[in-house]
Amino acid sequence: MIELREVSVRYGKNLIDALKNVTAVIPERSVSCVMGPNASGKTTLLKAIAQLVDYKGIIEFDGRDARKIVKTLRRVLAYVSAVEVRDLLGVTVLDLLVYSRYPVSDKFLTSIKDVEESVKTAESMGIKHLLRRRVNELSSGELQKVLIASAIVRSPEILLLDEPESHLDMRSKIWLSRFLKSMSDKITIVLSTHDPYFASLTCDYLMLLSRGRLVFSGPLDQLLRNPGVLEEVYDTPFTTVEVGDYEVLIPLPFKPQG
Ligand SMILES: Nc1ncnc2c1ncn2[C@@H]1O[C@H](COP(=O)(O)OP(=O)(O)OP(=O)(O)O)[C@@H](O)[C@H]1O
Repeated sequence: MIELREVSVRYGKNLIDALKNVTAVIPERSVSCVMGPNASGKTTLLKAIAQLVDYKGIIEFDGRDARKIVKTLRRVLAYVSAVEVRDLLGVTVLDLLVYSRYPVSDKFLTSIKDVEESVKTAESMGIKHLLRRRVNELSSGELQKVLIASAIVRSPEILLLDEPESHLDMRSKIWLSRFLKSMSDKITIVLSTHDPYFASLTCDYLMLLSRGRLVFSGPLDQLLRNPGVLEEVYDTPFTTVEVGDYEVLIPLPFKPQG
């Protein structure tokens, strides 16, 4: 369980309050989604959990203060952001996966096990054909999958994904949704997304940010029953529709009459 108490982040000279007094409990072994408009603080929230930005307040992992277990977190927590790695070196995908295992490699030395695990992960994620390709030559969608693989290959206990569905085509999005759900009995996953459809297919628990403040947190079902919360944040009407066995949230182009 990840607990945030009164977490605030203020950036540099501009004194921008990216997060303001966010208090939430993120359940373990589930998929949680952070949603909210542009600049509402989603990435900042993930970075605060990953201990990548300074924050006020308290973040605890199973009751332990994150600031006191930073070394442990480096081993058990993986943070993935496609936005921030565009300048990756010309290494191959296999190299990237093998290097990514560094924090969990036996005595921090690369072994045959690291290569085997990398190939196994690539296979399970349908990217084995990319192993010999250079990372900086991949398409955005291919890169997204490779980056998620570079986190999965470390067998993290906590996986933070910044907009993992961006750049993926519909088939890959649906695949990713199923894949993350299937991983969530072993891993605590927190992701940010702009896509309410993807969020409702994928997430058990949702957090909604508006200008750095948490305006909703709760199980998916609660948001499905009350899509008006999304309307308040996005100034756009939302509705819940049934799609096969699922209920999903979608924005409406116009306010319904009456
Ligand atoms: N390194 C930084 N220095 C200064 N301000 C920053 C920095 N990073 C983010 N911000 C500001 O903090 C606020 C929240 O940004 P953040 O990236 O967390 O939002 P977001 O919800 O992820 O946005 P988007 O959906 O557009 O990716 C924004 O106003 C942004 O301009």
